[in-house]
Amino acid sequence: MASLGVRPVLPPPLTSISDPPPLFDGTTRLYISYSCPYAQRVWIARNYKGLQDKINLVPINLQDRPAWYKEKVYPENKVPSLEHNGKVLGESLDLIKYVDANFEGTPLFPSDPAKKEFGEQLISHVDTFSKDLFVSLKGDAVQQASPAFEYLENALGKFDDGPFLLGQFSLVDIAYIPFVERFQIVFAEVFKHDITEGRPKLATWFEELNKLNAYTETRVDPQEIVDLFKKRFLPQQ
Ligand SMILES: N[C@@H](CCC(=O)N[C@@H](CS)C(=O)NCC(=O)O)C(=O)O
Repeated sequence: MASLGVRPVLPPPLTSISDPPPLFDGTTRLYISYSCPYAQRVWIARNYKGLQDKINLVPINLQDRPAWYKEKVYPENKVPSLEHNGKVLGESLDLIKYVDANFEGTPLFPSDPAKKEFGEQLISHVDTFSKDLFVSLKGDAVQQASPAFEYLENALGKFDDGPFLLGQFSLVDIAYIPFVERFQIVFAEVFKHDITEGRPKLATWFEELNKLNAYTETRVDPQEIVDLFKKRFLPQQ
């Protein structure tokens, strides 16, 4: 299995017996779970923009959630959420755009109109894309997931000025990678199928993403992903 990126020392997840941080004291906090693909998106955006000192990570143990999280932080009781300027915002796709628009650092969305338009199109498709992948697990997974990976391979061919979905690394790669990463691992380990086979652009996309610390620092232990998928989505395996 692929090795994990070098991780900075990460804080331990807060549980039902943990006190809350000093909420609404002006600190910006990103509430995540280390294994959540939605939270991973915002975590990658925060890292890539170099906001490690501006946005504190607050990991939550979702299996043993502190009651104050729902009561005082985010009534939806999900991760990710972002505490910023006296408010708490949620929804990962909104949050990656919010972090890009409201914090310093390298812009994560191109200004070129053609790229912007294609980027919005890809972002509006990502929920369908990930749902199709999860649904494929109920049938002949390799065959049923193939159109989703072909979609990505074709999208990667749209701009040839870089290996990412809009040429340069952007919010769009961030929206897709947590899900593609998980299915790449599960397909390799469970179905002995390499999703990059016959998909050279997808292979290069992974290679290039794996050179970015902002992303590799957020990767989950592959074995944890396989175990979770087997338990939750593949009980027959
Ligand atoms: N649409 C949300 C989904 C967030 C989500 O479902 N997070 C999961 C963890 S991966 C969660 O917090 N689940 C807790 C629950 O549903 O009780 C987003 O994009 O942020």
